[in-house]
Amino acid sequence: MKIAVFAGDGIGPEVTEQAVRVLQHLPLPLSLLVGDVGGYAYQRHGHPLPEETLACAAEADAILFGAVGDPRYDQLDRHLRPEQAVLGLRKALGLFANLRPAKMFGGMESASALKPAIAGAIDLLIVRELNGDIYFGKKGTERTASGLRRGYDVMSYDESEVRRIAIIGFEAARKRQGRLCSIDKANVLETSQLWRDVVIETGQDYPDVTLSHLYVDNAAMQLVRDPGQFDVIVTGNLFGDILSDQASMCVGSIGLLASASLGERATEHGTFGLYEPIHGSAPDIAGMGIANPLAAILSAADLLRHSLRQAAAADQVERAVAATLRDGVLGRDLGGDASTSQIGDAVLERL
Ligand SMILES: NC(=O)C1=CN([C@@H]2O[C@H](COP(=O)(O)OP(=O)(O)OC[C@H]3O[C@@H](n4cnc5c(N)ncnc54)[C@H](O)[C@@H]3O)[C@@H](O)[C@H]2O)C=CC1
Ligand SMILES: CC(C)CC(=O)C(=O)O
Ligand SMILES: [Mg+2]
Repeated sequence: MKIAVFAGDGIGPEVTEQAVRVLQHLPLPLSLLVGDVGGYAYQRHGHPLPEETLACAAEADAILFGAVGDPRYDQLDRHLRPEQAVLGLRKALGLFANLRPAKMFGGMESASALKPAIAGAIDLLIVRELNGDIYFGKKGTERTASGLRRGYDVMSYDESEVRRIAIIGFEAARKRQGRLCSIDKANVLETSQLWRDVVIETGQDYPDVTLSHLYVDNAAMQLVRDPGQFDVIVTGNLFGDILSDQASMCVGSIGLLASASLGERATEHGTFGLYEPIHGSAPDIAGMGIANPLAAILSAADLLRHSLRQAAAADQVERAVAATLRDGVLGRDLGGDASTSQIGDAVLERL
């Protein structure tokens, strides 16, 4: 079972190190391949996603990804910016479905940005489309007739892209509490009207799933007002990106939210996927040893579950994370003072 480890920039290597320790602690025949991505790769190879890294991804059963982004490269041409590594991998590998669970761990109610009584009810899954939308449409800058600079990014979806992610949403809802909420902006956007129509059509094959729709502005409000109303959310790339960071604060911290990016490629061991925390490279705390590694560790658990069919090992890791939090081993993001490596130690002790 081959895992490609792409740690990246900022806190990426710090949190990935702890996730790798957890994987190596398990009695599984794992071999780890290492690849360069992001600003680190740009520095060494002149490109954020070098050919060697793509070759490494092709050889692996799954990718454990840290984070990319480095303010030193913010002025580079967009194609050379560190963030292109993660966007490029998602696209090149056909990873169109991004699963971002937000569940309240025991003991975290008071760390939530919400009142504990509201926070306690959260167990939702955001299914975010990952290969389309405004992130991948035509973009550019130009001069208007009057000489002003104008930037544009085209938002587009075709119905096959919407249908395949809608199916993922309905299937997930069917395995959970049977409720799917599709989030769009159909009152304004053509892409969203198509999105809504296709989700409704797809729903005809899922009479057992209760489908609802919200406009994204209302959804952002509802997520804070009553997150317990949501079971599975299905939404586009941009809205899913924003709403998942928001959901993270409902359950305590962005340092707790893992994600699985999946496509159609099957491997000998399961479904090929890329696993990463939902957070970025956090340059404001990089190198300080205070980043919360639990999102990265939970991403490793997702990897075990989806790509290696090691459900028992995944459960074991998730239980160790839950116990770490319940025992009050908390990083600064959750009001504690445990360092990145102390949190990793605590998870290993509980495994
Ligand atoms: N998948 C990826 O690689 C992503 C990359 N980025 C990139 O990361 C860079 C920084 O972006 P930001 O907007 O600042 O978002 P960010 O997610 O990196 O950080 C947002 C805030 O959350 C805190 N934070 C993030 N992860 C944490 C953790 N594990 N423990 C404790 N605190 C944590 C940070 O210190 C910061 O205050 C940018 O270059 C951005 O493009 C952003 C999101 C995803
Ligand atoms: C680097 C960004 C484009 C990605 C992002 O913010 C995310 O996937 O959460
Ligand atoms: Mg994001």
